[in-house]
Amino acid sequence: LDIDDPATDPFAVAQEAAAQLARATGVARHDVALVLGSGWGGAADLLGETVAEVPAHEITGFSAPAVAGHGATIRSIRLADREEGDGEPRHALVLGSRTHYYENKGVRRVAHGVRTAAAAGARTVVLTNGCGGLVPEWAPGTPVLISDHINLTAASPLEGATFVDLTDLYSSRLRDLARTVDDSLAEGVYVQFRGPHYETPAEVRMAGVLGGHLVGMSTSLEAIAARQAGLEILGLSLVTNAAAGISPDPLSHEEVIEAGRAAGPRISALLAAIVGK
Ligand SMILES: Nc1nc2[nH]c(I)nc2c(=O)[nH]1
Repeated sequence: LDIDDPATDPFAVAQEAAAQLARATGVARHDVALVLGSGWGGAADLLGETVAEVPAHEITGFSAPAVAGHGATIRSIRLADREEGDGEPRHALVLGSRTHYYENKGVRRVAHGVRTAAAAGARTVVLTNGCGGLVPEWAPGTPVLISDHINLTAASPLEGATFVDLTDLYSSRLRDLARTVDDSLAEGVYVQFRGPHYETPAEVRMAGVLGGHLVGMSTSLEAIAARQAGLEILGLSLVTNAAAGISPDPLSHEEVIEAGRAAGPRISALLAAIVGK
């Protein structure tokens, strides 16, 4: 099935990908899916035992990694949240390879991971990302619950007359659950810009005027597709840098990577605790 052929049904591609993953991992159903963005990579190991790891590009509809070697796999993890004998263990599908809209591979490839997760049986998806913060108190390394998004890409993953409601898109139930793990968690509105360039200071000020607290280049299109697929969504951002103009220093990619790496253990433990709930 060719995901890039308009005549192909993207949900048929997701079904095929899910069937391939079931065969490749030996796990018939995955209960929760995670998309791990910048800085969140370490969470997978804390979730439980890796049952299988599959190169993403071997599964239909997934692209070879944009950054060679960077998160180019799909992992099946048996969650450590059940005592032995308490019925079936739950499995998490960890999508290490995310296609960003700025890669110009089309919205179908951006949405394919969450559609595949739904086809694999998941009821919940955790979308994580690295982003810029508009709140000066949110130092690099601060995790923030996404309460809602503003989609500035002018795009949608939905095709045709699919009028999907986006009320409570970032489940307040799951945000409350997250706060039982860490009641100090901040919340914010995530603004997706198309990228790949960072925002100008004027665009960051605009995002603030519009009611945004976080600026990024992912997540909102995936969340819309996840809602259409019937998934409950938890969104978590890692502030890896102050958005342009919020602090006098220019953005440096090295700082972004370093902040993500330094925050890794804490946010990975947080994510594992939330998923284990
Ligand atoms: N748009 C946007 N995306 C980002 N990703 C990361 I990591 N930091 C940023 C940022 O400051 N702006």
